[in-house]
Amino acid sequence: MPSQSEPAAPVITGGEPGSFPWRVFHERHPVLLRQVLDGLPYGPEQRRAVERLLAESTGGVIGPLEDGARDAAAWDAWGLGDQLGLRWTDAPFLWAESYFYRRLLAAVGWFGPGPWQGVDPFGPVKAAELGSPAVDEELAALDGLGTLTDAQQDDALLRSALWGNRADLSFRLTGGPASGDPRTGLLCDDGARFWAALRSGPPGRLALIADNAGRELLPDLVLIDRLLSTGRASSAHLYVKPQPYYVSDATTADAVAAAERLLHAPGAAGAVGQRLREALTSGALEIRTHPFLCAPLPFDAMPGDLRAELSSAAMAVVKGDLNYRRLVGDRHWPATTPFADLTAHFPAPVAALRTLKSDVAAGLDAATAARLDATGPGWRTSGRHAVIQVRA
Ligand SMILES: O=P(O)(O)OC[C@H]1O[C@](O)(CO)[C@@H](O)[C@@H]1O
Repeated sequence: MPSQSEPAAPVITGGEPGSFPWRVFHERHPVLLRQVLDGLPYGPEQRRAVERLLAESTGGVIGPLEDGARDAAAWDAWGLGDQLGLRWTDAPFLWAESYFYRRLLAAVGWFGPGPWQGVDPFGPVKAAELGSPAVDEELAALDGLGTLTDAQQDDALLRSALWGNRADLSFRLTGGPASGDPRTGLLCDDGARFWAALRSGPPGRLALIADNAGRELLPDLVLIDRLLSTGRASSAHLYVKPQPYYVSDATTADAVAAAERLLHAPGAAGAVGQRLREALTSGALEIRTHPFLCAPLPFDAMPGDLRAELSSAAMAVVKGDLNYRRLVGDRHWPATTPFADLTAHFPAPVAALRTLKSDVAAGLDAATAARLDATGPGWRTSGRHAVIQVRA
């Protein structure tokens, strides 16, 4: 974080019509909710509740949780009282977007009791993606890895985990990052620093804070396998969301499905799947979660138990755009604000693998920031650019 004497940058909100957060609420969410209602045969009660949420979040003010919500105390602690009655786009964007997904789960009956309890509203799109032929091709590409040197394999797998973050189902709803050249879109590449940090001490635990399921989680798992099987990590914790979130964010069920997809794949991917199965059953790889992973707050507000757990990791890999917003703070930082300053609060050495899909940007050199700004503001949200940023 900037020093005590420097004022923090303004928090990002969607108050300005046409701004990126405003468009998420007014353009992206209507498409998303339509997709949810088309994806599962919800009855009239759930459909009406979803329509009410759409009307409230586009034209109304932030309303309360449903009566008897089991996480009411958590949301009180996360500041619900301060936001009630505000227009959704006037609340901090991070807060409002997270609360939107929480309210959507209630609308579709996820919390129960009832027949829709525990049914993932994004399940159909996640399953379609995981079963797609594109995934077969991506897994088959692992067969070619053996022709590369060890260092080239490391680099290829780190980059594939990075660019896997473009595979974000919420992003693709409205056009998404159809293209973008992985060779030219990398704005900051601390890859060498990542590998050096892992070499600098005895192998320790890797914490990977996952983002999306499916086509992002598969390369994340392959990277975890690489670090475990080459002895650069002694164990790994894979952090997933405790409930469906931001459309395609990975839950335990998604992690299991991705591991199964690898296990049943032919060739090198199947061998990765076999090793991961052994790592999961021996405890070398653990799937973990925490309620705070779906909290509407930046990571500097992390509770003590999660902070303590992460503080014993040798390296935390933080995946994706939303986790990046939480890591550095969802604020209008000058894009040249040092990554190390903004992540000093984080309890472990940290590597962010992120494609840029929202306004926040940090850690860029002045020439890069100026070059991009000269092209207009779209570079921050197009998904065509990415960063590998490390604070060791
Ligand atoms: O899946 P990722 O990489 O976290 O991206 C999620 C991003 O998509 C958005 O929800 C927009 O659709 C952003 O506001 C958010 O940060």
